[in-house]
This record gives sequence, C-alpha cells and structure tokens, in this order.
Amino acid sequence: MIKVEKLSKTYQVARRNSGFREAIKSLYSKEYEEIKALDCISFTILDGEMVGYIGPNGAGKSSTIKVLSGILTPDSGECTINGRIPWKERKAHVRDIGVVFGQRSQLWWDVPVIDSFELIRDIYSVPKEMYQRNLEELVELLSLNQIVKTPVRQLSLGQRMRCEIAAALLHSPKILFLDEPTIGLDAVSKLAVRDFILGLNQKHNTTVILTTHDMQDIEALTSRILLIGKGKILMDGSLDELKGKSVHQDASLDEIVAQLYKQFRI
Ligand SMILES: Nc1ncnc2c1ncn2[C@@H]1O[C@H](COP(=O)(O)OP(=O)(O)OP(=O)(O)O)[C@@H](O)[C@H]1O
Repeated sequence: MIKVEKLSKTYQVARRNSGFREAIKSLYSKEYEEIKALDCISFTILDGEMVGYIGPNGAGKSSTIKVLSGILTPDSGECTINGRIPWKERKAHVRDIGVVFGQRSQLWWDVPVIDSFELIRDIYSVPKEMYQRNLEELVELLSLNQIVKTPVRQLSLGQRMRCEIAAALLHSPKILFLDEPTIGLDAVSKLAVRDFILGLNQKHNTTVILTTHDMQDIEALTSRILLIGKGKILMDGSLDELKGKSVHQDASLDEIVAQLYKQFRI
C-alpha cells in the first residue's frame, strides 16, 4: 500500500537577469526563487490499483514519483510504501518497486541490453531461477528476442523503451512507477506496451502508477485518476467521474482534461 500524507517539496532555483553585468554580479551574490513543486499532497493507493497521475507541465508529477521512489527527500509530510519510508529505507524499498522514466535510461548505453540486465540482476541480487524465469517471460511478452544482444545506443526509441520496461521488472517488483512510458512510440509499440502492462497487473496484481500526457494510455490502463496542478491534488476519483465532468457528451478525454485544467487555472 502507498500512503502519502501532507507531502511538500520546495526547490530553490538561482535567478539572474540576462547580460554580462548580471552574470558578474551573480558570481558574488546569488538570488534564489522558491518553487513549490509539491504542496501538501495526500493520497492512498491500494495493492493492485492502476492509477493515472495527470496534470499539466510543471504540475509536480515527476517530483512525486521521485519522492515515492526514494530519489528525492521531501521537506515535510509522510510517505510509507509497504510500511517503509522510501528515502530512508532506500535499499529495501527499491526491491519492491520498478521505475521507468521515459525520458531517461537505466540501461548502459554501450553494452548489449543483456549485459545491462545481468548487471541489474547483480545490483538487486535477484536469485538465478527468478531472474531466468522473468527474463524468459519478458523477452517473450515484449518481443525482445532480436534485440537483447544489441548495444542500447543502436536501438530505436520503441525498442529501447521495451527494454527499459523489462529492466524495471527483472526483480519482480510489487509496484511499478511509469513516467511517460509510451512517449515517442509508434502505434504498434504503444499497443504492445499497454497490453503488457495490463497483463502484468492481471497476472501479478502489480500496482501501477502511470504519469503521462497521453490520454489514450490513461483510458486504456487506469480506472482511477489523480489530478495534480501547481503542486496540489485537485481531483481523486474514477475515470468515469472524470468523464462525467464534461458538458459535451461526445467530448474526448483530451478535451475533458483540457477543460479541467482551464477550470482549475493550472
Ligand atoms: N531539480 C529541480 N530544480 C528546480 N526546480 C525543479 C527541479 N525539478 C523540478 N522543478 C520544478 O518543480 C516543478 C514541478 O516539476 P515536475 O518535474 O515535478 O513537473 P511535472 O508535472 O513532472 O512536469 P512535466 O509534465 O512537464 O514533466 C516545476 O515548476 C519545475 O520547474
């Protein structure tokens, strides 16, 4: 279970005006601006739930995922995942979670994918039998047979993303954080990734938290929506509730969400 209570995170960002004089001035005295990325957010996610975490650019989605995965320490508030505090008990916590950041790679660029998988097995101390079983299943379901021996730098984006998802699941995590997992994928790869995630949830009851701007992903995968804007949770309800907020009966999910962003001024 994921329990988040009144979590806040502020970043300090150095600010300076443009120009040579300002650049010199900033060497001696820096001005800082505070950005409240997370402003007292609370929610609970039960085992096996598939939750869509949506909000406009800069809303605080990635910051939340970073806190939940233990990469980022919040300023205040509480968070426990399966009874552990992510940023305090990181080593034990990472065994329970898999993370896919669509914009970043966890694979080693210059070596064949399978070598990255082996390194991940060592890092997580995955028992040999479990690793072999998971590897075979992931290679089969994500169609990786032709690409596991290829260095990551030579893969297409879609091929790399399928490998990233496999890498995040080699240690059988109970919870999967997906941050833009289908970004830049073609229609066929998108459908394959969506099918795979649905199957994973059905077969292993994996909890999935999906952050995306792709409303088709949301519609295909999630039944509950958390809406964040300017660091605040603005809505927590079912996909049907979200759809019910539309004034037009035939509005698409993209239109409904855009209308909500306007309504909340986010
Ligand atoms: N490392 C950082 N240093 C300073 N400010 C940051 C940092 N990371 C994020 N921010 C700021 O915190 C706010 C929330 O950012 P975050 O990346 O969590 O948003 P997001 O909802 O994931 O956005 P997007 O949809 O564009 O990926 C933004 O205003 C962003 O500029």
